[in-house]
Amino acid sequence: MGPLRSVVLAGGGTGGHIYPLLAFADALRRHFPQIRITTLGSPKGMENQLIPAAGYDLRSIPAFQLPRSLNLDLLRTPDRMYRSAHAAGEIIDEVEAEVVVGFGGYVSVPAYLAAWRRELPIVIHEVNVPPGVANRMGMKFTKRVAVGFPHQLEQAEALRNARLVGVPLRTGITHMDRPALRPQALYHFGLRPDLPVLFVSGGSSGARTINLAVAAAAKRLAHAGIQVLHVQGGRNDPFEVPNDLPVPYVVVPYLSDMQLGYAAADLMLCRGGAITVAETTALGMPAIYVPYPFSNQEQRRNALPVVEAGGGLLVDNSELTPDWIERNIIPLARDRQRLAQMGTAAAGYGRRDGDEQLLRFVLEAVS
Ligand SMILES: CC(=O)N[C@H]1[C@@H](OP(=O)(O)OP(=O)(O)OC[C@H]2O[C@@H](n3ccc(=O)[nH]c3=O)[C@H](O)[C@@H]2O)O[C@H](CO)[C@@H](O)[C@@H]1O
Repeated sequence: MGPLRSVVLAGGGTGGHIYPLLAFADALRRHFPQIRITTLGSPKGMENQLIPAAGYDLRSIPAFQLPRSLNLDLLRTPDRMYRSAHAAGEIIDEVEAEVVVGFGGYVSVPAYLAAWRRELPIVIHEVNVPPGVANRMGMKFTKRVAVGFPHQLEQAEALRNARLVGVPLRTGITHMDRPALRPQALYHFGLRPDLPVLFVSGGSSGARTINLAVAAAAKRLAHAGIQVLHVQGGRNDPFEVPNDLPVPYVVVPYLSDMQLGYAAADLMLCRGGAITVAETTALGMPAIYVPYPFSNQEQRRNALPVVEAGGGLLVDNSELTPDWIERNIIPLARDRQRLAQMGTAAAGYGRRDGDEQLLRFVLEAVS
């Protein structure tokens, strides 16, 4: 077949749906420099900041609410869904899309519906177990489903026959030489080169429990000689950190250059969002995972295989206290040998070619 000329990518809500979409868009552009890439998003999601900043065309389609569980009546009845699908269809027609690739988030549903009506190939990329509601609806319209992780094939009936491609990750992360970037990253954040750095990030929206627990442990960490680089997260309230600490504790609201954070870090404390896990493992970053407790165990499932492989630790949200941090994180952050072993184990689980593998799958769909 000839080069791909026009593709619609749908996905939105939080970073977990948007960053893989952007990484995939970059892969499309690398292979097909003339390609037209159109992204579909919702009026209020984080895509409105992230996608234009990355230089891609974002079209907003009217919002509607998806129920938390799958309900096919939704596709038959409400006007709002049809309005959204109609808007998605007009965009698909206008750009003469050859394929629709969806990454989840409720905005994907009208895109799937409109593509199905036009008999266009649809490819779904799913990173969670259980799969998100939007993608489960999409699976009514296509069998071309790609997943990010091996455990998804075993743990979700709906994903049993999916293709394992990995997660498209930004090349700034997958091609990063961490040791080479480290001095620049430390300088950028005002961190010292002689002391370990704990990198704290609760995912794209931030995590209140993690933020408060680490901030409350600030003095103990500092007196143990551990520096902290703490990303508050896009949707979280500020928190207080004492300002007379003997070593740096740097708080940033959000990192658009996440690779700088990874480059500065010796150890990460994070949630278990799928893209975060894909990134820490691709980088061989030792991590302590604190899964978000209110989402069907999906984050625990993401982190467990890495932890079982020796690439990190798992702690319940309710157990993450300043005392736990003192007992577990302080000795670990100072133990270079153990960190190196954990990093090697994490890297053994990680993959860096999710963008290329998904592209191959999409090309099969359009051929
Ligand atoms: C609470 C919840 O339901 N979270 C879900 C959400 O997480 P969330 O949206 O937090 O997504 P992930 O943790 O999977 O990924 C976060 C992404 O944001 C990036 N980042 C984060 C902070 C920052 O300052 N800068 C930055 O670039 C990370 O590098 C990563 O690429 O989507 C994931 C993927 O569907 C799911 O697995 C998670 O369960």
